[in-house]
Amino acid sequence: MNATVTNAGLTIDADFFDFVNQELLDGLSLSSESFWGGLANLVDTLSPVNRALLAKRNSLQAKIDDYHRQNASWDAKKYRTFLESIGYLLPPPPDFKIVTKHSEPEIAQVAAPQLVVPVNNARFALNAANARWGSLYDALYGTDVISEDEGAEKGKEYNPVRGFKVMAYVRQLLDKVLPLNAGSHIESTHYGIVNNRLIVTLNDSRQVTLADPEQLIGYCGQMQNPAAILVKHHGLHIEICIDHNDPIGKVDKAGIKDVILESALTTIMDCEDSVAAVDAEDKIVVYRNWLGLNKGNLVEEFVKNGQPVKRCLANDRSYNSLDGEVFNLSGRAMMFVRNVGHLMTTPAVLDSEGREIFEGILDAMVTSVAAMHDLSGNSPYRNSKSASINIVKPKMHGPEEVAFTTELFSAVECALGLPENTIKMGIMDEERRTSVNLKACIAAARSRVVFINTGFLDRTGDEIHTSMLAGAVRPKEAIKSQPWISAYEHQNVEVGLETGFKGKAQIGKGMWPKPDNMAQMMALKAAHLEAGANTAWVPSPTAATLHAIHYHEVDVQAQQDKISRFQQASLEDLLTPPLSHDGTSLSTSDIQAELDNNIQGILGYVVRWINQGVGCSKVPDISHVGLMEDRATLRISSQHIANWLEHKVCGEEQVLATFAKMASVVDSQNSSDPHYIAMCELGHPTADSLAYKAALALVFEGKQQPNGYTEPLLHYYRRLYKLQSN
Ligand SMILES: CC(=O)SCCNC(=O)CCNC(=O)[C@H](O)C(C)(C)COP(=O)(O)OP(=O)(O)OC[C@H]1O[C@@H](n2cnc3c(N)ncnc32)[C@H](O)[C@@H]1OP(=O)(O)O
Ligand SMILES: O=CC(=O)O
Ligand SMILES: [Mg+2]
Repeated sequence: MNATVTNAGLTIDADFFDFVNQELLDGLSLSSESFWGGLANLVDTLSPVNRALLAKRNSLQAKIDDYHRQNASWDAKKYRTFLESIGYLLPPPPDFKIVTKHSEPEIAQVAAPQLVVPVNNARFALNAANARWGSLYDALYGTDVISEDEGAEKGKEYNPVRGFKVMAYVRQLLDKVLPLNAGSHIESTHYGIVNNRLIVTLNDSRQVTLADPEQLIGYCGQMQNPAAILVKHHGLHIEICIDHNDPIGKVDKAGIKDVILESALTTIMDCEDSVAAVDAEDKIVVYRNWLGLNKGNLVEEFVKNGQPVKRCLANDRSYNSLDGEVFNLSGRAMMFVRNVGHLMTTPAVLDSEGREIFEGILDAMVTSVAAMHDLSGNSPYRNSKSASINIVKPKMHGPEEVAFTTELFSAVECALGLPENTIKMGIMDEERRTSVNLKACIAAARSRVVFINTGFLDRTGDEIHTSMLAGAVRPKEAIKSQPWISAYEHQNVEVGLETGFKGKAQIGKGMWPKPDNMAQMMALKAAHLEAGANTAWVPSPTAATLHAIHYHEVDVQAQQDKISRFQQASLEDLLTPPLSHDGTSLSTSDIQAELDNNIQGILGYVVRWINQGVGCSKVPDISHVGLMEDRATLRISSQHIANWLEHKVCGEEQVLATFAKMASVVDSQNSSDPHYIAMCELGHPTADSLAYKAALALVFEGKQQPNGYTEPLLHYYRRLYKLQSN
């Protein structure tokens, strides 16, 4: 154990103590005594409640397991009655509307992409904060949205054929989003502003203007020959950048060198599933970056393509309005912070009895204090425009746990002298007990809720774990097309609209998990908005810029009006697990392919988690598609195999043999990483690879893991790894 300090009855890691006193509190009027005394008080009063909530999770799961042991065949009515009898399924509360005051404009008013990023990676986190604005030309040129056919390969040098395809794509988009009163942007040869109107000159010298002149908001440079034209559609800004001397601009008839889209209006700085933080040392990195984002002084220096880069937060963007005033638009996404859930404890601080304190309590306190620098004006930038701290709380099980988070946030406000409801809550709808009681969950946070989001990845893991003894689940891909998931997705939107989210809070949809498959994302992700969501998650700034196009294509507010008239999603579907007991039979090769795929994903993710402390990785599946893997996707894969072992769809020997085979595949996939530590020697897993052992444990001990979570085993093996390598 590292050196410790005792304060307010807590035993605190000495480096963490110094971090709080010297960095976190520096510049705030909050004293060290108030901080540690406040934390000790939170720990004293809230830990017993937290413990009881976890015990209740276990007790409900044990009752559900017993039910399945005693009821081999599926009886929907009986099952529902049983869930009601044990208090898993609760009566919905009377109708109500949320009363959240002062939501951020980016949350309440404009529908737009939401980017998520592991906050412990400063390079990525800064990039994410700056991802409010993204080059559409770069996003298209660099991804498969533009095909490589007909000489349009990406290659190493700039390929003008590809460049022309990009320009054509963008001109067509401009026609949809900024239609002209005659002709097309495809024919444009000049853009200028005359008498406060956008004048577009076409190939045949005709001068036309916007069909809706109100879309023109401002410009940079000279009105007649602007360097940038700022327009707005569906609440999102678009900047058309013009420079006839630029290498790209000079080959464009109208000199357009780029089109910049307002992209990730919000971003989630993640302390949770995309992060590996197992001790005080790791937590300091997480908290320090979040602090730097709030103080505005986070800087990261690195070398990219042989060039040194110094990355910091982007400045606001400045424009001239049509009546000659200079005005600014925020240069950065509005940052949420995602705390960890109620399950884990941290060795950074021990309570008066020497027990690790709950990590969620520490996160709530420290991330709020860091955000007070933003509220106090200690940063040259401003994150919250409504004097709020926006915290996403994951993995809550049912309304009691949401009420507990409300109590926690309220206690933190009290400890820090913040007005009530300063801390807003984003509720991840990602556990089954939350989905089936969603209205009651929202009611438990009605004064501070600012989003509900279908975290379908964790939700799938919980779906498998909860019904572990009910029968064998379908293959992973098939689980996604079963009735439970569409009932879940529909219900989330319907309950959000019914409880008054429109114009106040976000109804969000889940992550696009294939970071390199942008063409597919463009084909599929508009569906989230058509389903009534006003935001959806993307894994990268490039994906945010591309997904922003969907918000121009779909009028989300009109869509939400239509949806509130839809029928209620079926509770029966929501409660029906995706089992294959209806006679679906899998061939031996189907089973092996499923195991290969899951185990490759597990190993590819876990090896970097345990040996390198990387919490989110791109790992190829067996069809060589790079998938975003985090703890939630690991939860699915490990629970899936645990379920198949339980129901003898596959045997232990087969799973072990597949692990051994896939370990060397994963080693070879990582061979170009100089920091990679192989799991195999001479093609066989070594007895001392902790990463390999962790991966096996996640599957073979998967049935016993609380709610199928992966954190306890990942933390255990990572701490062991750190101990051994020190
Ligand atoms: C179920 C859930 O909880 S989902 C929420 C958790 N998941 C996430 O947060 C996903 C976050 N995304 C990521 O971590 C990454 O995109 C990964 C791991 C999926 C892929 O990472 P990589 O393989 O390194 O990406 P790739 O090589 O394609 O791109 C790296 C570049 O994109 C940037 N980038 C990639 N993802 C992000 C991101 N989420 N935010 C900001 N920048 C990002 C990097 O900064 C880097 O650019 P730089 O060199 O200028 O710094
Ligand atoms: O947190 C997101 C999820 O899908 O899980
Ligand atoms: Mg999740």
